[in-house]
Amino acid sequence: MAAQHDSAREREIREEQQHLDEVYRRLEEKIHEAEFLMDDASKRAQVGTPGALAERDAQVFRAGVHLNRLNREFEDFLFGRIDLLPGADAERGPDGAYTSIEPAEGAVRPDGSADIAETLHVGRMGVLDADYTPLVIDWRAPAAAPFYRATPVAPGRVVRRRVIRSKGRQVLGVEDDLLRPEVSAGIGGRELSVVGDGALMAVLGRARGHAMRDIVSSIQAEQDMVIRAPAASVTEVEGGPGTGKTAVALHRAAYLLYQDRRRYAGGILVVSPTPLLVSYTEGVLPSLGEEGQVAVRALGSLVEGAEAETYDTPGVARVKGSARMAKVLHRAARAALDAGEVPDVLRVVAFRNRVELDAAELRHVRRQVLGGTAPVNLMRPRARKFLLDALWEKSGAGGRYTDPELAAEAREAFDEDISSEDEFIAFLDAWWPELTPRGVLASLADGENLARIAGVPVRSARSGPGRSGGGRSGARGSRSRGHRLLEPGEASAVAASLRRLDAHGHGPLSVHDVALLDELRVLLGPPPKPLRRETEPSPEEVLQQLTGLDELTTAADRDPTARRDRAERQTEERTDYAHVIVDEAQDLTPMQWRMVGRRGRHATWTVVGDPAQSSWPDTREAAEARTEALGARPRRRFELTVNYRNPAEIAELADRVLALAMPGMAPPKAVRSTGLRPRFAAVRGELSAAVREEAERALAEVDGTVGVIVPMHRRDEAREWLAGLGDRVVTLGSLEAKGLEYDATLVVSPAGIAGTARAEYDPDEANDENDADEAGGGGRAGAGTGAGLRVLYVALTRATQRLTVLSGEQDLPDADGVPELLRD
Ligand SMILES: Nc1ncnc2c1ncn2[C@@H]1O[C@H](COP(=O)(O)OP(=O)(O)OP(=O)(O)O)[C@@H](O)[C@H]1O
Repeated sequence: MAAQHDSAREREIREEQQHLDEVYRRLEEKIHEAEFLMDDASKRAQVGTPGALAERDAQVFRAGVHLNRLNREFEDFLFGRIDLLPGADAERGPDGAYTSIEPAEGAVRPDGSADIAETLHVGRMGVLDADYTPLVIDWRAPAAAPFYRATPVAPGRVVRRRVIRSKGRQVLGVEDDLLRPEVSAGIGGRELSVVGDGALMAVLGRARGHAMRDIVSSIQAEQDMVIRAPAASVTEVEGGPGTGKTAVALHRAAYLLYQDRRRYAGGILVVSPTPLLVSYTEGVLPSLGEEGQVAVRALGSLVEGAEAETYDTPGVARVKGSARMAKVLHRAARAALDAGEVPDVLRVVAFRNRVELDAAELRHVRRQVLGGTAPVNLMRPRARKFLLDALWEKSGAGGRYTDPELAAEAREAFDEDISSEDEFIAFLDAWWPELTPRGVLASLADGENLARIAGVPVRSARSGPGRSGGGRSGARGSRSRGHRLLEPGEASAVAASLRRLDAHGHGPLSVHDVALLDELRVLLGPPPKPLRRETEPSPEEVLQQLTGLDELTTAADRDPTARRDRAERQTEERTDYAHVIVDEAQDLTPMQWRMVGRRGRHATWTVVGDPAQSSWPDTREAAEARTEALGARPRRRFELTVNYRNPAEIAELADRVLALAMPGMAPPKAVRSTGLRPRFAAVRGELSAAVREEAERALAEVDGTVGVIVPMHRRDEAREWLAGLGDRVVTLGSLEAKGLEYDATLVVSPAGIAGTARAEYDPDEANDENDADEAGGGGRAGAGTGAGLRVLYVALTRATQRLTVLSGEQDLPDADGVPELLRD
């Protein structure tokens, strides 16, 4: 029997090999055609109308792109096949396949027999034969949809679905699903044979590497519904861990490009929570043939010229992420005008008389200017105008003219006179300085300044040992600006965190700082062109006129800080994507939603997430910010319900934590079982030795990767404990594990992980990460807050095969090593 089965398998593999050979023969022909076209087009003489030349260039470009795709040797170029009953009508679509989804009446005869009318091969791109019969259908084409959607309950025309595994040009195996087991169908005079144990299980059982693979050969029906959903307004997708949300989001980007390349080319943004998840997933789109058309960016890399490279303590993160910061920054952008050495008197000579504005008058003018709504840097012309108004008034010159025309002329002369005075220009530069987002952010490192801006009475704020406000901050006394936005402890903790930056705002940024910079970018607007440029050409312009060269460097340009500032100002980044995909959407803070929202004002959206994995404590506030970012667009919701990552044995353990974190929430259903229960171990002796020993054990048990997940503040030391174990082991802080997966995971101290996250958002514990550790020792009742348990839920759902839980004393393990939090 087995031999018979094997020979059927070999025969089927041989058959698919013949087809693949034909596909490659055809691909080679296409490559030659494309090469010929390129050659021919570029040889043509440089003559003709501009239109004809542009058309020729476009032809070379198109042929080049095509050639690139063809030349790439895809693994699994061809991965699927469906054998179909005759369709209800005989219409063919543009890909050459019949369009009918339902079988023709009588396609299955009363005795259950039927004929296969059409066989379609599905692959990474469509390939037509010389006579336009499809050799391969692009996986995104409508004709390929039944490959993904057909189920035994609703098989449509599909009798057999086959997944083909190949490498390069060689077919390695086939796995079949029979979708109409009741039908005995024949093809080429032979009965349809069925080989393999089901494609999905074969794929899911494979060891994981450090990069995510595409799932193009095994997309499941509920996932396919999301991938092919029309890109109208907002598509929201929720699903538990391992349900394929990330995979689906990336395949959707490829699908949208295929559907409407003109609309989406270069205009799809995929936002991921961490750089780790970006590097884990960045191979997927190229493997789908979509390289360079989609920007996949981490939240900390969304703003040009700013890159998150450090972490905030949990309490600081909570404050920086909260919507209150938008108001704090609004005030800060204005207050920053006073941050440097600001002149408090303006003296000019007008019509041979000295005119002066004193400190009180200048304050009054500034208040008037700031009554506008424009970004602060763009208010400079308004500031200039209001100063001139005040000077004109003060000079009393207006009273001398009764004729309005004469008065207007005199006023014009007055304005011209003063505007060209060097003193006036220098005053304006100092009184309304050009502000940069980084500079304003850095001004908040001054605890007193931040406290004043945030409405905290200065005397109650702990200003700490940091930078003093500079300028005249002392003289401004303890008057606060408006109602209280931050608590004293919050203001001092945020200020302390910003002392990582120098006075220009350069230095290590956290992911939350990046969202603040983006907010400031909008509040400040681009700096206006300097006044002088209106009359004199700049040195660059002079040089360009003289030499035709574009660049001139001055000493100031060569100063690295000034150069960075310039780069920051000049970078015109893209903020108008056609489609925005947000992964792990449950974790965006309100400030991050504002940042992401700005990049998709006119976009359609796909938002995927899982509330049960949110590490943000104030879910209501984040939901409001999300609603604001997405606007009033209609929403379409999808749910993914099957867990493809975790075996049932691991999912069952994680579900216990889900029940504590989100009572009543239904977990996704694990699709496979390995028979391997999670292992529990308790630390006896040194934690470092125990972690290393368990990691070594996991390494011996699986072929692929091992993820060691520790409470956030233990990350650096844990890396040292595990040094030298090779690159199959990855050490992660609990908040970094989001979205990732490993063949085996070692979760160190569940209570520590749950407690870290709990303290993380407790402002009173904001200043000391180690407090967070202690907070984890409270056992079940103590660690029962939502955010912490949700972070633990994430940690427990990363394994594809094996899970070990290592408990310390604070986890209160029982005799079997099961920590209190995970007991039944
Ligand atoms: N249809 C499928 N065929 C094969 N593998 C799949 C399929 N769907 C999902 N997977 C695999 O399951 C794993 C989990 O997928 P993914 O990371 O996209 O899930 P997720 O919902 O984003 O999870 P989480 O919320 O935990 O981050 C991945 O290894 C993915 O390749």
